[in-house]
Amino acid sequence: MPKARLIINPISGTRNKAGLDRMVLDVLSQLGWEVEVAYTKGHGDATRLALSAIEKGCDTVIAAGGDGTINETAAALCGTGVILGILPCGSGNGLARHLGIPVDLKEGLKVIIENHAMEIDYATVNDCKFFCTCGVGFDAAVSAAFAKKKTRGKLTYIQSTFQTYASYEPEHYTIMANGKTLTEKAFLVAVCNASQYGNNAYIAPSASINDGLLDVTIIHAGNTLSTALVGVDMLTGFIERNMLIHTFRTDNIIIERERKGASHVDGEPMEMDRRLSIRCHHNGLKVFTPTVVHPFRPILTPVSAMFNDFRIAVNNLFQK
Ligand SMILES: Nc1ncnc2c1ncn2[C@@H]1O[C@H](COP(=O)(O)OP(=O)(O)OP(=O)(O)O)[C@@H](O)[C@H]1O
Repeated sequence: MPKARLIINPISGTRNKAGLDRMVLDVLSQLGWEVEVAYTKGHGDATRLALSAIEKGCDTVIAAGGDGTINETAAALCGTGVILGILPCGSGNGLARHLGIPVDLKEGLKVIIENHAMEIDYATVNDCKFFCTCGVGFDAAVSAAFAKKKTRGKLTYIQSTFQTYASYEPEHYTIMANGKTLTEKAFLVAVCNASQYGNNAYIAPSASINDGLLDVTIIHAGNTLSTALVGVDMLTGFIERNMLIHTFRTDNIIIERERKGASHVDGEPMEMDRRLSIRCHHNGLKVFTPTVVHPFRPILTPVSAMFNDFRIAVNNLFQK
């Protein structure tokens, strides 16, 4: 009989989570699963709850939250063979979206029931694990601004992005990878295991999550208009063609900046050393994924994801 722990972050995203525990328990117990539910109370709790689930002999840990909750849960599961289930309840849900896990929770639960587990890569930045993206520069500044807000969700991300953009100054970085060294002033440097930050913002649309490689996207410093156009290309899936972009793949990279400071790890802001050492760990995590995932197509994939989000937002509005 499958034994699982469901970890719910009650403050993630904007979705009402009342009844989520009951819905999951009803469906999985009917199928013979033994499931217990735990709620996070603050930062780091999901890791502690996942570690104790492993000690109790769970073969699956289901995380209901955003990328921060998924990160904390998955960090405990790497290399254990215990399978991660994802119920996307966050503000961005970058990893779930990359994996094709529906943001609709009933549909997301169906993915877990299908019992199709896949091995995916994860990465470390100075010993801190990440599964989706990590970065320095503008994206780290947006994460820090978002974390200070009293509200969560997509609209708060948009507000944080515009507010940060108004006063942001690009910095100098030295980037070492694949035997080459680049030194430049950049708007941001993103190191991506998955294709998007979340909310269908495709920073590395061609990224594969199980190729043993990280996709690095450097956005050069440009003027106000050219940088704003990068944002448009990111949302439509054409970022790789943008003139301000330099991309490459590597399994390890060192980024040095002028001083220690802000970075983000799966969207969570973090103060880090001036030198970031980032490495990919091939197939280190098992996760339930859909059996069929449609390949990424510029415009088509972002537009259909946007309509889907709108449909779910309207449904959730009526459920509240
Ligand atoms: N009960 C709680 N109260 C306050 N913070 C919590 C609680 N439980 C967990 N947290 C913290 O909430 C933060 C945000 O969670 P999470 O990233 O899952 O949601 P989100 O930011 O809304 O979504 P996304 O990361 O997809 O944008 C995490 O840093 C987590 O440690």
